Amino acid sequence: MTESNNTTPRHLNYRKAHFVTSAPTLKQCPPDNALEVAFAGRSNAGKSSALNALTGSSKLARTSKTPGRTQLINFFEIEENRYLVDLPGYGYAKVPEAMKIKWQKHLDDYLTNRESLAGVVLLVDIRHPMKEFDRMILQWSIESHMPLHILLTKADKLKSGVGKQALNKLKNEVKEHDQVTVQLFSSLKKTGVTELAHHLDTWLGVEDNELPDEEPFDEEGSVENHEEE
Ligand SMILES: Nc1nc2c(ncn2[C@@H]2O[C@H](COP(=O)(O)OP(=O)(O)OP(=O)(O)O)[C@@H](O)[C@H]2O)c(=O)[nH]1
Ligand SMILES: [Mg+2]
Repeated sequence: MTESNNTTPRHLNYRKAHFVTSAPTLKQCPPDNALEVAFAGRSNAGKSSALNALTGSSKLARTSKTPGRTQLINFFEIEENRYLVDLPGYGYAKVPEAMKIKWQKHLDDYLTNRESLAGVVLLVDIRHPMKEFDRMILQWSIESHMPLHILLTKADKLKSGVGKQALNKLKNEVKEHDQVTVQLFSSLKKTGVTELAHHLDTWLGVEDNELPDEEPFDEEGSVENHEEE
């Protein structure tokens, strides 16, 4: 048994995560009085795969070889008032410009205004670290003091020494910012899953009295079904 107190977060059972809803905009997200961690990153960075690796389910979040698969904000409930959120990928070249601008707006809206957001996991392909949008998220985290945990994903694609070099380089770059952390990750090899779970526990495994106050919820906002393949 784990005890929860202010210094030791309890462990959440990420295997219990199940899909709850998909929201196209912030207004249609579930009530804003819980704690949630959002997975952000460029299209194809491996967000959905990482959620599946964490939860031990190959089907929880839809993954695809076609970038741009996740176009809605998908909510997965781990337990009451604790959520994981799969955000739409950004930067997919083949998406029409107007749609990109629309997604970006919804994403900005969610990141800026969501009270329930306890932290962001930023997924970056280890072979193409820190492109423009990744840097925007990093900068936003620094300015807003939002905790950010960066996963260098697809670490299996590089030799271990090269992967560690990439890790150390990024760690060095963010070392002055206490709320920014970095780790290696591979959904394929399940590398870094436990480290990620422990990190999420520090954000989500806190007392219920740290939940945000309930915000008025737009009951009109209809919620779409989990997007289909
Ligand atoms: N080798 C390897 N491939 C991976 C890994 N993680 C994801 N992939 C592959 O990368 C592709 C994209 O993965 P997704 O998890 O769908 O990526 P995403 O970030 O959710 O993409 P969008 O929903 O388009 O934003 C898929 O073909 C995955 O199989 C990994 O750790 N190692
Ligand atoms: Mg996805």
